[in-house]
Amino acid sequence: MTAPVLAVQGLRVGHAGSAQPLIDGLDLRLQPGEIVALLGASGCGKSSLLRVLAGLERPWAGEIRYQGEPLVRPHPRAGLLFQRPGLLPWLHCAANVGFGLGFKRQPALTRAERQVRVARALAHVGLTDAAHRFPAQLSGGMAQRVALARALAREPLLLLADEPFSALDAITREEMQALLRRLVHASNTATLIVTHDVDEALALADRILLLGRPSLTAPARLLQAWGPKAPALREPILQALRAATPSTAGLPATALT
Ligand SMILES: Nc1ncnc2c1ncn2[C@@H]1O[C@H](COP(=O)(O)OP(=O)(O)OP(=O)(O)O)[C@@H](O)[C@H]1O
Repeated sequence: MTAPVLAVQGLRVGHAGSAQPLIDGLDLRLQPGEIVALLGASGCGKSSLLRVLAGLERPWAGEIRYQGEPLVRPHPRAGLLFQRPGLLPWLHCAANVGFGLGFKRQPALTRAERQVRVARALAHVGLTDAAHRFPAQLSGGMAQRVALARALAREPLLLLADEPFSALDAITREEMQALLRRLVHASNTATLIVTHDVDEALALADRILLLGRPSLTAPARLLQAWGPKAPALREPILQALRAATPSTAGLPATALT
């Protein structure tokens, strides 16, 4: 078996000012080219976990290693993808994709190498012809493809995606799922994708993990894992997700109508 791209052990994640961690005792390994979907009830700490794995925030305890090396700051070869594309409106698509490639701590690239990376990434997402369009001239799906190109232009070892397609219409979402799966498998990029959507997890992932709290007062941990994916898993996964979702019985009636 190859060495994991990401190895997480005994991870504890929480926010300043909280007495209790959100997540505790998390162990996780991602192999090159593997797509892992992380499902979990709203508020159980999925986005907080992703920020910690990206090196944007420090864990309370535990160890995160990228290719065996401890993570101490945002890793230059970690790509990030969020629900909102986060493009800079004053830069055209090519400049958005290339943004940051020349920053300190990025692998040293000449200007020509950066241009090749940008052109290749735009071609991979089918946006060569839109290279000089500005974000305001793009549809939501195109903007998210630019964000994907920006992440892939870094040739990431690990792609961390937080509900990247949840704001897109159903057809565009399906196209983006297929595109992401094709590109990360072709580039052997390990991918961790946070999603609420069991169908998305089934469409995309090689392995599906359920994060949740074992009881209402306990921090979240990995409750269950499935893999390899199969359509027959939909019902068992939905049941496990429902069981890990705190009851809505306490919500005011208006919120339920
Ligand atoms: N910067 C922060 N400081 C303090 N608390 C935070 C911060 N960010 C998130 N939280 C809290 O941490 C908890 C988990 O939030 P997080 O967004 O990680 O959960 P999630 O599982 O991704 O939720 P959702 O699926 O609804 O997006 C929430 O109660 C949230 O209010």
